[in-house]
Amino acid sequence: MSSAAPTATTVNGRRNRGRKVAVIGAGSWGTTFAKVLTDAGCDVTIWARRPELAQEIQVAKRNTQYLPGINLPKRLSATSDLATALRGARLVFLAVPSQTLRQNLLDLEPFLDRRSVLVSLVKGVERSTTMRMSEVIADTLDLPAERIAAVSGPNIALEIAKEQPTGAVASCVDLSVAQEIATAASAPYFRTYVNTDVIGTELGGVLKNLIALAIGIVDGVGYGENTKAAIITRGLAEMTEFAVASGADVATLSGLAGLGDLIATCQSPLSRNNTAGRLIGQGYSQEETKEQMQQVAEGITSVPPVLELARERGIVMPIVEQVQMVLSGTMAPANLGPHLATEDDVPRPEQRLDTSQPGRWRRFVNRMKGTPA
Ligand SMILES: NC(=O)C1=CN([C@@H]2O[C@H](COP(=O)(O)OP(=O)(O)OC[C@H]3O[C@@H](n4cnc5c(N)ncnc54)[C@H](O)[C@@H]3O)[C@@H](O)[C@H]2O)C=CC1
Ligand SMILES: O=C(CO)COP(=O)(O)O
Repeated sequence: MSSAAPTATTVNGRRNRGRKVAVIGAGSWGTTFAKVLTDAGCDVTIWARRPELAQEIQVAKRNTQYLPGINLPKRLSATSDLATALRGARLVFLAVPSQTLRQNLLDLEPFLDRRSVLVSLVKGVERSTTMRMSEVIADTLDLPAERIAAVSGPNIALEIAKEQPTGAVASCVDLSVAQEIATAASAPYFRTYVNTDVIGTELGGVLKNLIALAIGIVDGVGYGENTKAAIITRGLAEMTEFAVASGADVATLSGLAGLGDLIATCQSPLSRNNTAGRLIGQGYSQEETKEQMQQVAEGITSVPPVLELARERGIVMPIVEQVQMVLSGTMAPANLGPHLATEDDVPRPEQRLDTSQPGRWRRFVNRMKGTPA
């Protein structure tokens, strides 16, 4: 009798045999992503800043602070030594807070392989420079665009750590590099697609956090589903307009890294941005909220630089502006909503996409279908 046909998983496991990769940062996402890569067959070492956390992952195969109740794969290695983590790693996945990335890159630079590709898993903007993470990597390490990538999608860490299925997009200007990353990061419960739109992929992850803050705020106030649906829909329009003005492909914002992540983050009580918004909507100040949060809520830090860039690019972002006002205490949470209009406002068309170019729509549909790894 013939044996069962190979599954995508066994094929990937074979493709990834001997593929050495590093994950920098052992919070909830770094640890979860390290599990995905290990379950995909890669040889993974995760770097934790704190030796005691590295020790817990290495010995007990647990990360009790960030992923309570999750057993990590036996094959996953952990260290607090950067040189050990980076030795021989062609793919280096970065899962640290956006505001520390620059310093983390300077720390790891001496140990980086000359051929390594740096893959950002981070969903933030550097506040002092307004740079996206791929720009921070290029600026700090002076790498060509072919060695810089991003992975983003609807990826609530704890759900994935429990092996609940989902997907993401690996993005690099060099499609073959995006494919290499997607192969490394496709496990039985996690499928990674590819694109070459790094700007759109990164901005999807940054901007959905701001809309999730708005959703949390109105949830905290006690508003229901109509308000939230209107904010999500208009929020996607704001995200798309900003991203396209920044050089993104409109289709990326309708894919996993845009709409997909927006839905996950706005719906999930596990989302830290959603949770932070809810606390603010319930009347806690920004400082009190930050104190209560045990984990990174990137959206709070991203609001000012995104609004700065929006003004530079002539983009109006009413929902994000309102989030900023609520955060700074100049607007009551109950006043946040898509219903607000100023006296000089003229009614705006709801959708502005130009449907007069059929070729563009064919590309849009192809992108939506995606290119699985
Ligand atoms: N948790 C999630 O579901 C997802 C998170 N992300 C993104 O991943 C990035 C990392 O977030 P999480 O792992 O969720 O955060 P987290 O709050 O769970 O962990 C952050 C980690 O960074 C470490 N850290 C703090 N300061 C540091 C420094 N100076 N140098 C190095 N490490 C430092 C902390 O010790 C901790 O291990 C964020 O940009 C987040 O938006 C992306 C997708 C999913
Ligand atoms: O990026 C995420 C889901 O894709 C995680 O969102 P939070 O950072 O709000 O938890």
